[in-house]
Amino acid sequence: MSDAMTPAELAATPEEHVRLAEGALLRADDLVAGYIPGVDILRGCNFFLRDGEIVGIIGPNGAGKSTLLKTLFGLIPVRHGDIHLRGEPITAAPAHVLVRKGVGYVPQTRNVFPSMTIEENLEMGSYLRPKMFAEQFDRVASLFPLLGERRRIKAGALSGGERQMVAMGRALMMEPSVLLLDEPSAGLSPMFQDEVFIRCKKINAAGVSIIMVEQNARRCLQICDRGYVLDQGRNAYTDTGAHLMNDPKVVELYLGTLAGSQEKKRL
Ligand SMILES: Nc1ncnc2c1ncn2[C@@H]1O[C@H](COP(=O)(O)OP(=O)(O)OP(=O)(O)O)[C@@H](O)[C@H]1O
Repeated sequence: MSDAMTPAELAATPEEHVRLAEGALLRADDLVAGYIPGVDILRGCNFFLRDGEIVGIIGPNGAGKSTLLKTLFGLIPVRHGDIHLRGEPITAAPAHVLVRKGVGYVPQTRNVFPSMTIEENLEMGSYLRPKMFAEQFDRVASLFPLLGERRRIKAGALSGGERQMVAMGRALMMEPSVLLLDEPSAGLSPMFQDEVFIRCKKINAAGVSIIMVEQNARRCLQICDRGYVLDQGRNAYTDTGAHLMNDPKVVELYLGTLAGSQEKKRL
């Protein structure tokens, strides 16, 4: 370990990860995964989420952020490394098993059934516990009142921001303890982006730990307890959201232009 390392670089080392990840709700150690044989996208990635946290994952395009979420949710086979949920190995567990164990996942695209009503979309989310539908629907509608008010509207008729609420609502129907969100603010107007981040805080306050991949890095770090910067399938930096936002290296390499262009768009 070099003395010149910043605290955020140091925390991203495998040694520090092992020390800090002790007792985590969800942890991934030295993950290697990819889509095409022989091509690794995650190349020794470390990650952990403590109970009650919101953790953001940021980094350049193609860094492997979405791939990390998909791997945590059992959609991509792990080539090397381990994943544990509450200390239990889940490295090879498929998505439907993870849903039963309390993990919810909201993909970035094609995350609603457009020809189904809001209510039917949410019903799909409770297919493992159909008898609980009414109770769970009311609970989710208390977080997203619009879903209750417009329950008979087809999802295809909704705006992008409203669809995102349906997708999140569906993932919440199984009362997950961990929610994986892939770029929840992508493609939304600034107003709806803010709405998404506020909703995430509310969901978290209701007891759900959240992992969020985001292009809107600065806004993400504002609401996160901790963040990871991924680069080329590896951890580059990790720290609290506030520290990462003010780390000169992180700002220069990952937030400068991205944040500038996001802020210009908002004006
Ligand atoms: N289904 C797939 N098949 C093959 N390669 C893929 C697939 N999905 C993603 N990749 C490749 O994996 C790499 C990482 O993609 P990933 O979507 O994880 O990046 P990301 O950090 O989420 O970036 P972005 O912010 O652009 O979504 C990219 O090179 C991408 O082309």
